Amino acid sequence: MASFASSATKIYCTNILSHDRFDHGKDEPYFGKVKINEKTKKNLDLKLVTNVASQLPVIVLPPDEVVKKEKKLAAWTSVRQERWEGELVVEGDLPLWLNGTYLRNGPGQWHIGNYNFRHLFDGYATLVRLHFENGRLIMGHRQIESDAYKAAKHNNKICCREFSEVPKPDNFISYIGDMAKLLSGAPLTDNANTGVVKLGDGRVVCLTETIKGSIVIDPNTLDTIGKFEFSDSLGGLIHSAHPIVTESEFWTLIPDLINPGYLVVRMEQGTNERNYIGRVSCRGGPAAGWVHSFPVTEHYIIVPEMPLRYCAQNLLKAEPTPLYKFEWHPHSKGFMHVMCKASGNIVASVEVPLFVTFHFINAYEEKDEDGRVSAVIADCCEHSADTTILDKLRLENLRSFNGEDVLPDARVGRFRIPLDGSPYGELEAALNPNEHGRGMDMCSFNPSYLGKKYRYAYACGAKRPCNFPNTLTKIDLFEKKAKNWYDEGAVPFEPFFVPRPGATEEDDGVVISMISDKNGEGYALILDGSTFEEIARAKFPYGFPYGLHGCWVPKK
Ligand SMILES: CC(=O)/C=C/C=C(C)/C=C/C1=C(C)CCCC1(C)C
Ligand SMILES: CC(/C=C/C=O)=C\C=C\C=O
Ligand SMILES: [Fe+2]
Repeated sequence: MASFASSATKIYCTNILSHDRFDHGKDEPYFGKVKINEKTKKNLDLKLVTNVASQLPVIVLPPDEVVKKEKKLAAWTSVRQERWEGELVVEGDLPLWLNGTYLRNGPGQWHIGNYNFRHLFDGYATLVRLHFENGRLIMGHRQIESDAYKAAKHNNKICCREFSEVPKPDNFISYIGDMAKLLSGAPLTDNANTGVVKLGDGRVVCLTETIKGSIVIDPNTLDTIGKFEFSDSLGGLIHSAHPIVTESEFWTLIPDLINPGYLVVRMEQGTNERNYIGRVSCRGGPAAGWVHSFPVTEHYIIVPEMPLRYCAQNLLKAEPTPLYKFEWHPHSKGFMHVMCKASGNIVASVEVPLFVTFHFINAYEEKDEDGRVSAVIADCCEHSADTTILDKLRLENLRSFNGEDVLPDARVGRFRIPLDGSPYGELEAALNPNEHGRGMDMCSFNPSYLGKKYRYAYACGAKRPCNFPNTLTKIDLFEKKAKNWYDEGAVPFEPFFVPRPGATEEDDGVVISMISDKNGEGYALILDGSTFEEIARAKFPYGFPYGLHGCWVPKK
């Protein structure tokens, strides 16, 4: 708890109830070691709440009448203020072994000045920290100080190309200039709003799909430390938003937008240098397929070639197209490639049924009766080969649920990729999708089972009618059953599994999620990983915008 270190004597909680943003100056810190000037104190209606021996601030909840007015889901509303930190009141009992910090990232500010962004993925990154220590829960949140965010605030307009938003050129000359710069990647965003990972050497990095959007943060203070600079000369403008990160390595895919394919690269932990392992050339289409994520097994990297492909023309457009920077090429087919981690050789490349996925869950090697690896199994959250999910994630759609069931069907898509040279792979639902209401995304599993045969996955599912996944679901891939958690009218965020230290059962641990509830508020929710019953919850000072992905930083 470095942010509370040393001798804070007065701890304040802010109680800002409007959507005013609070930009505190460098000389005017307002949390941690608290030093707040009189003017700020007056403006913010600050309340001195505690001066406890442990130096932990206690939350001051907004008055009831304000809460009652705020009925809309916070999930799709910009975060209320730049930052906040305080202790939450826990209902239930947090396990005493749960010592560490859950960090989660996501797009939390969807406007600049009077301009409102259009797509969920456009928002400026909001990092949230849930710090668990001896049964207590301290929360913090803070905006990531990316160049894109700082420039937008400074100029009161979008200055970088985001997922769908593009800066409006001042005139034709500057438009031509921007186009010319695009090849260098200069106008691309570094708004690291997708995920956050802990590297083996302890550094914590926030990520998006642009390589320049790899930003190192301090997990205690949520300070933006600076860019994660790759020291190699591999280049590339974009990479997968979901690298595979273990204590010793970091794997990622760099799509080749000129000569369609993917570079498979590996970075040893403790370095900033990616090493080239191999290359997969695309088998179909005019461009590489979108690789938001990819799975690995113990010995192989699986490279998906999705028929939803990057599109150079759409990249250059000023207005979003129906599929944003992508295009659907069903005639180009879908493929799955398997590369040996050690040699970089491709050991299988098969055509598979058309598919649409953001998130692979896990993969493992299947052995025949002689113990030889005969196939690779790869699971993903598969959106029924239907690209309309991208449009459903427009904020206008998310904010306008009218009781109609408009969420496209999704399933746990299980690929079987034979390693015997057969040209085709299979794709089938791993369990009946009705088990989880035909909604399926934002998944996690026990990280000790990375690349190995596993039984349980946690994800967001659906209770219909809905316009967005609205349940938490525990999937049993052996029994082909799901157990679901639901709070009417609420939107739960990615359920993140944290194993109990020393556990021997795969589901022995807890699942952490954040909930945006129907009253416009929210709470942290801790479920037992095995029973999937609630263990504890803790109300937030206000509701939070939708989060994407998180990571666990255990106490040292
Ligand atoms: C939040 C999320 O899941 C995905 C974010 C994706 C982003 C920000 C993608 C940005 C891109 C550009 C700014 C230009 C190049 C293409 C692409 C990677 C889509
Ligand atoms: C939130 C989401 C899909 C939900 C639909 O079922 C996808 C997020 C993708 C990026 O991380
Ligand atoms: Fe993602």
